[in-house]
Amino acid sequence: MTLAAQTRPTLSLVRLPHGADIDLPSYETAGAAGMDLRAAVAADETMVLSPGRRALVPTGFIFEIPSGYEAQIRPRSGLAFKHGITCLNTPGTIDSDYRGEVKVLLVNLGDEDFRIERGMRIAQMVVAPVTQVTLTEASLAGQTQRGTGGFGSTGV
Ligand SMILES: O=c1ccn([C@H]2C[C@H](O)[C@@H](COP(=O)(O)OP(=O)(O)OP(=O)(O)O)O2)c(=O)[nH]1
Ligand SMILES: [Mg+2]
Repeated sequence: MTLAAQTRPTLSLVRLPHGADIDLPSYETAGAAGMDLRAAVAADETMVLSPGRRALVPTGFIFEIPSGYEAQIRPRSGLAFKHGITCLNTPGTIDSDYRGEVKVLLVNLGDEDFRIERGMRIAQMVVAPVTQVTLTEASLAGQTQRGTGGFGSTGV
């Protein structure tokens, strides 16, 4: 079901000169969680990512994330499955007070060169609510059944 337009927060964005003819980020289906982001690399300067290499790929946009929200930059599963292309810092965090261009840190974990062409959908951006907390220091942590067990303590 499509989220009614009036229930959606508004996300304002600024298009940078090198993003001039880049399509706006888009939800590709009615229920998509993320908007696909496109590569704003120069048309005559195709970026080639060799196996094991990483690159910061421009999107051509500054997003003004509303206060109380963040944006997460996540890989596209198709690129990961077919080519081994993923986001090195996934999920990338876009802070609500960031006013620079959103960039995507791609890494090639595949075994072939990958060409990043202008307008290619390279990652997706999920806008999500954020909770900031106030810290309070205590001398003991409250008791629980789990206690200090972790990292497989409950078995397989
Ligand atoms: O994939 C990403 C991750 C981050 N950023 C931008 C937006 C974010 O608000 C800022 C800082 O990101 P982060 O806090 O993850 O990086 P840092 O290494 O802690 O840098 P800083 O000291 O600037 O916070 O960089 C991107 O454009 N793409
Ligand atoms: Mg930081």
